[in-house]
Amino acid sequence: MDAADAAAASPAAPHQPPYQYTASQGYEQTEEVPRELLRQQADAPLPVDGDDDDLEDIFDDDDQIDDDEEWAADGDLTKSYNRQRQATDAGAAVPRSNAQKPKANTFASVDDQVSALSKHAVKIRLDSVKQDDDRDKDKADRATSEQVLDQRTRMILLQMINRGVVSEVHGAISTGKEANVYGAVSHDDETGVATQRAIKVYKTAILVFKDRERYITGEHRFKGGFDKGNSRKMVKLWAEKEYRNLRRIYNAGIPCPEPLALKLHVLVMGFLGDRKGWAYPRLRDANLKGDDVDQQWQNLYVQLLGTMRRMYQICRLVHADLSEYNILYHNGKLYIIDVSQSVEPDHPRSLEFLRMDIKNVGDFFRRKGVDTLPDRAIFNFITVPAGPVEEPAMGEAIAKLYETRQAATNEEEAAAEEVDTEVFRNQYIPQTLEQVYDIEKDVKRLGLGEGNELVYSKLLADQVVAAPNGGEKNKVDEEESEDESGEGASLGGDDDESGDDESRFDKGRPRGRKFEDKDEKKLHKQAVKEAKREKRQEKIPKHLKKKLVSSTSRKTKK
Ligand SMILES: Nc1ncnc2c1ncn2[C@@H]1O[C@H](COP(=O)(O)OP(=O)(O)OP(=O)(O)O)[C@@H](O)[C@H]1O
Ligand SMILES: [Mg+2]
Repeated sequence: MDAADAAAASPAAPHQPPYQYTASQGYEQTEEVPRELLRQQADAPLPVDGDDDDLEDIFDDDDQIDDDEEWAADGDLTKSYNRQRQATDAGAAVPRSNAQKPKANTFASVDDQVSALSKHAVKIRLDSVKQDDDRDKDKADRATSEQVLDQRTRMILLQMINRGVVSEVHGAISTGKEANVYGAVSHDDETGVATQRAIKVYKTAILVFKDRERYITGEHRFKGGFDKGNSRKMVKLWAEKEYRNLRRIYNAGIPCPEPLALKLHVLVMGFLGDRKGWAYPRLRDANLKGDDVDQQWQNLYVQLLGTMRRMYQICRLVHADLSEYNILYHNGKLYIIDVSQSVEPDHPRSLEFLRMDIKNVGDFFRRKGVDTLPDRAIFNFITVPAGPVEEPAMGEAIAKLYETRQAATNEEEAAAEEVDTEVFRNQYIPQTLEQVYDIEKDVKRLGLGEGNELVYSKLLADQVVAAPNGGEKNKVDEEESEDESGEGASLGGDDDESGDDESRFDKGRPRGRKFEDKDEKKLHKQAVKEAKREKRQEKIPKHLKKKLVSSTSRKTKK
């Protein structure tokens, strides 16, 4: 063994990448592929049955949200297309025109594609973990053992590399119950400039997702519901939801990762961190510096309230898992992440989730010594349509809230405020107009001019009774629904199953006080019931629908 060999064999030897990156030419292998990776490549050929190693849907582009957007990682479709062409020329891809995909050919072509992609295997380098040790020691330790990729995920990543969405995949930034987030780098072909990316890979283990149902039930974008028995399909929906929600939030100008590409349960997004690949800290771990730290915390609090209002009013979203863990901090700015569970205001439990978000945020900032506003005041601030949705006006509106707030001058009043917050937190929030009407005493209170006492008073006054902006939806919302209808179907695919939606905020009809008269209310209720019954009769029974769908499905089952 000569000196060079000995040096290379040493565990302390500097790590040399086994390939070289040349601008405009991509990678060239300069070294033998490590044995570990070779083994993974050898594992690549497909097992026959539809277990977790079934790769067919990975090479099936038909079910993507939006082909163009999905792969236009750098906004450069030509590059991606050329790369794809190269792969195709090498005999890798199935001819796209062959919609029927005869069975035998499908297997052969998947095999071909797998082996064509395996040339990129060296660009998945999970050993290069970027984790801050003092941030979460436990997590860092787990990272190495838990970041192992399953075969399907590996294939998706290789495919993404092949298409130029990213150039290299690195180790996990975070490993969690539901998802791992990996660092990645994208090299610009022309300039050679490297841009950091983040890749969120959802785990397909079924148990983890058991409590996710509450976010989906009642979400019109998941009308088709989700199939609890099919975890793969579920995580795909989940990733898709995060992608769409991110897109809304990003388009509204709220700091968050830019959604870049999506394939099944793998989501590529902009990296929130420095150019070397160190992610920004979570708000929980933010280490504010300077002699005005208290003021900085106060400003962050106000900033976050504004963000929540913007999310609600412009993106039509309630985060639903907002806390110091799902916000990243950098340079005085808060970045919203982890939005797969976010719901629209018409979700039956959206206001409950919003109330929970408000509580979490308040609890955290109070621990930081911030003088926070009462939950009820924030709830109203976020949900009232009237008022500014832009800074600095939103900040000013919050300053007003502080000014007008009944200063708790003595202990008694402070205690009363606390009680009020407690009452608010436990108060029943009606989510549908029918629920509002069913509560006779609420109607009475309204009649007595005590409407302000109702937790949903602002919603009642501004959103339900008089539909905002004459019933029109706001801009981003419209864009979103356009793009959603442009994609053919809502998530879950069952577009026409709108019967159950009737009871939620119906923005089109004048409602509310108009029906305060008891008889009129009764008549109206009957009419609604009747209409629903009729609709139910027209509905194709679920089992028939399923049959219909599967018989017309393009996908050839094995
Ligand atoms: N775009 C990004 N840029 C940089 N870091 C990110 C990005 N997205 C996520 N992270 C890091 O990964 C961590 C986990 O991300 P996220 O909160 O989205 O996953 P999660 O759904 O909470 O996963 P789990 O619940 O399984 O822990 C974040 O706390 C953050 O540190
Ligand atoms: Mg999280």
